[in-house]
Amino acid sequence: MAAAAAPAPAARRGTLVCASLMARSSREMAAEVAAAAALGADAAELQVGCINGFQPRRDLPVLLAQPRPLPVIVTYRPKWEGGQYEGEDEPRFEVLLLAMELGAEYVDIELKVADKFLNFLSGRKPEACKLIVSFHNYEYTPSVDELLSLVDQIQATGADIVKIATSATEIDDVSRMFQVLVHCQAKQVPIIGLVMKERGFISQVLCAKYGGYLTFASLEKGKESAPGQPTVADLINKYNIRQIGPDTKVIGIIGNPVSHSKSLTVQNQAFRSVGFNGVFLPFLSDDLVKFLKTFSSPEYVGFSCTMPHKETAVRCCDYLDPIARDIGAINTIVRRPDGKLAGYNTDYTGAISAIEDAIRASQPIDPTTSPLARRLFVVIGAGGAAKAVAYGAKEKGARVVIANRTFARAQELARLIGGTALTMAELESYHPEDGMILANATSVGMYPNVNGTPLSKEALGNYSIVFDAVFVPKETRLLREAAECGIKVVNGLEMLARLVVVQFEFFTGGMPAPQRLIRDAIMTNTQ
Ligand SMILES: O=C1C[C@@](O)(C(=O)O)C[C@@H](O)[C@@H]1O
Repeated sequence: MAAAAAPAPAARRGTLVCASLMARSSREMAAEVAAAAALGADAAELQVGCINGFQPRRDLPVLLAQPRPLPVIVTYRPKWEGGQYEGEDEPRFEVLLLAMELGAEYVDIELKVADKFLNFLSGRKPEACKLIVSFHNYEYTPSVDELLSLVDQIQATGADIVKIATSATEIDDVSRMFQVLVHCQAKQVPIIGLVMKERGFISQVLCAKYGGYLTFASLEKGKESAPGQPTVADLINKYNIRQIGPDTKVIGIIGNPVSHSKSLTVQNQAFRSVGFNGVFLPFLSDDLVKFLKTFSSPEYVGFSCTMPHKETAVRCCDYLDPIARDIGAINTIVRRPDGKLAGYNTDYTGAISAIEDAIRASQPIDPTTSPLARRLFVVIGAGGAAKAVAYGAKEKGARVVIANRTFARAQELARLIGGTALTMAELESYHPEDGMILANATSVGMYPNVNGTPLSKEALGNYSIVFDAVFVPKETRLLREAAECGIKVVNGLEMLARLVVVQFEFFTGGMPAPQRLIRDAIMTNTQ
């Protein structure tokens, strides 16, 4: 078979974004290559084993017809390495050889049979085609030593590009892959080093910082070829992967869950708008202490903490803002130039200023005193967010009342801040005076349990302002029912917009936040 004129592989411009395609027919897959190109991908991986009734001599010419929108990797994965192909090696090798002859820019072969494949080829590999020799571990990520030994074994086969894809059982596993990427970069070994599964997600983005040759992405949500894979659009538009390089600072939100966080879109957009060389990532972690120990290098400059870490985070910091210390919960950690960690609470400022602004907007008030001064301020909840809101209100001179499902926790928080405690049953008929403010600082009413509400509609009539820290959905049942009673409501997005502005300034070392952009993005983005 005559070799088709193969286009040169894409000129290297940082880590390549490769759409991994698993369409059921060659026509559909060819259309997906065009779609990936339109989204801005640099390459496409054709998983030909996914094509129903795959016939190499019929399907490969369709897939590899010139002109092609993108350089391609042809992968024909056997079942024993997580793929679809069940037959003998030889027919599979024939397919890969045909792909090379038809001008595929890359062909992928598994380490286990790489020597056998090269024997089979016996010099027939066209010069322009690069051989990726791959190793997959679908269960865990081995030690750094084991990974480096795999790199050596793969290199020894004569591979043009080393590929190692492992699996994360915890986010900390990814740091071992980063060490391997750094090692390979120093030795100028082209490597694709990725950690699959949700907890490995950051590897798919940060490989660009550590010099990975290529990262895989799906064409759209639901079409992932490996668990935890981002979409092409998210890598390029949300995480700004084209801007990520060795000097890029890493910031992110630590918690579980984190993928819902609006900060992911908003902070990255804000960073880009002011030219800050940083990326904001989801750090899905159940163990904050371990996470901070693992990702302790100076370029990891800041962290937003969310559930369940806001209280543990206090113990992880070398320095605490005095109000954050009183609250006993923080949501922001900044790594100082000396490496020490400083903790702050921007929930408190976000929530309180959102409520103050709403009161100020509806009635003329002396600007020198807080509109919360002397008001009766009822907080529902006794966790980290509740502590922040309660301390904030107290600091502004409000008389604070805490109500919580577990009454003992309400009493504890009330004692701490110098307020009073109520049971939830007492709260239903609590109306010592008019003009009270209600703040929900529990997760009741949060998606997906949107029918939940912390207080009955009948009891809401006792308040003049109702605030909900929940922001998914924007209008919780609590706020909807309060509005139906004609009460002024303040939603959690108002708090979020304010706290994200403050976090931005911490993370960027004091750059003025693009407030309008942050506000608009928070109010309009669904994610
Ligand atoms: O409550 C929030 C919102 C948040 O969890 C987010 O999703 O951006 C980030 C936290 O730091 C903050 O306290």
